[in-house]
Amino acid sequence: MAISGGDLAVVIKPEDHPRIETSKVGVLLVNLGTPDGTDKASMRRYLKEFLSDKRVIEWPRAIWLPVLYGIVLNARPKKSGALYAKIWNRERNESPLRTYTRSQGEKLGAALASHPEIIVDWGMRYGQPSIEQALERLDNAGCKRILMFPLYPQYSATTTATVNDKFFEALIKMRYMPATRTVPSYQDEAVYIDALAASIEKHYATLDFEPEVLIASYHGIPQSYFKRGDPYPCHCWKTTRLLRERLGWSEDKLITCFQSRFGPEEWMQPYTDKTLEKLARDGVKSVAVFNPGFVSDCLETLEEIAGEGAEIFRHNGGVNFTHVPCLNDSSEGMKVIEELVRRELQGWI
Ligand SMILES: C=CC1=C(C)c2cc3[nH]c(cc4nc(cc5[nH]c(cc1n2)c(C)c5CCC(=O)O)C(CCC(=O)O)=C4C)c(C)c3C=C
Ligand SMILES: [Fe+2]
Ligand SMILES: [Fe+2]
Repeated sequence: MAISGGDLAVVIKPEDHPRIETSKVGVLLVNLGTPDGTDKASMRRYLKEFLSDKRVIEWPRAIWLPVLYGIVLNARPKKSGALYAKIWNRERNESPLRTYTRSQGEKLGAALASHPEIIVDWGMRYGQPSIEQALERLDNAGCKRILMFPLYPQYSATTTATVNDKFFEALIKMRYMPATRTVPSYQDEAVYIDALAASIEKHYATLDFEPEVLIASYHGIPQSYFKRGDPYPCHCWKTTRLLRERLGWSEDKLITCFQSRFGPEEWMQPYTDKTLEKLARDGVKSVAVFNPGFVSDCLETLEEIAGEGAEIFRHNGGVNFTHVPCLNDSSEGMKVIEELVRRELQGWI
């Protein structure tokens, strides 16, 4: 092709720009993030990036930054590092969230192997591998179309939107930008509700007791975020309702709670820890907790629920506690990811 303009006459041969000629399609899975290690320096680096995000902490900077640098980043790295150490994947020297996200990427790649034009990669909103690094790999591989999947079933500005922000921020720096799509939240998709139901039924079949109550425990957000328009709690309530209908259970057998409070504000309620305490005190002896909002088991499910939650329940008189694992890279979980990806890729493959 010859381009001429004024004294400029350039000849571009296709082999000079191989990326122009490819029709590769990238699929990028993104989850929240992970520290590189449980040591204080790694934890501080991770928490600093995470808690500097204006989508996560909406307080005015003039108030928040002195608190972040003066208090949180001094006290929390050691405390959080000790919690991460309890759940760390020592074989791979990484957090479970990174292990599961990698596996989801590999399994999705295998499931889409009949489409050699698709390249699957994965990254994290905070920490490594970053979205920018993953995007660079896909770009180098010649992907001129990229589907980015924020791995959160329920939309929140604190999660889905900030992943989208980071993705588009990385695109800003590209001269030859790919076409892009993002996967929407899927709180009410049949494939997701079916997968949750199947994983509960599968887990219950392994128990030697019948839980009287199942708590669907979602990560919380401050009430003020909800009041200002974040639809996240509505998405959580809808997931629980659909699951209840799918299982044919009563309102008191499957309840919604919110966990992982942070800071002094009121968060969405009822709180999971307080509910476990109350159920035990009211005489409930057997309880199950699961985390439909977490695609992969992580600190918040393995340590806060399976560890601390079990302890709270037993300490207050409860007897049987079980944590239903997240969908992770199970066949049910991969079916959800694969179906949504295939649907969003329509017209591209
Ligand atoms: C104001 C603070 C926070 C908001 C809002 C928030 C929302 C939110 N988070 C998740 C999912 C995860 N959060 C995780 C860890 C985590 N979350 C916060 C704070 C807020 N989250 C902190 C400070 C931490 C770090 C851990 C700690 O120090 O206690 C994780 C686990 C990551 C892991 O590697 O295991 C997940 C996942 C959602 C879904 C959400 C709102 C919808
Ligand atoms: Fe969080
Ligand atoms: Fe927590």
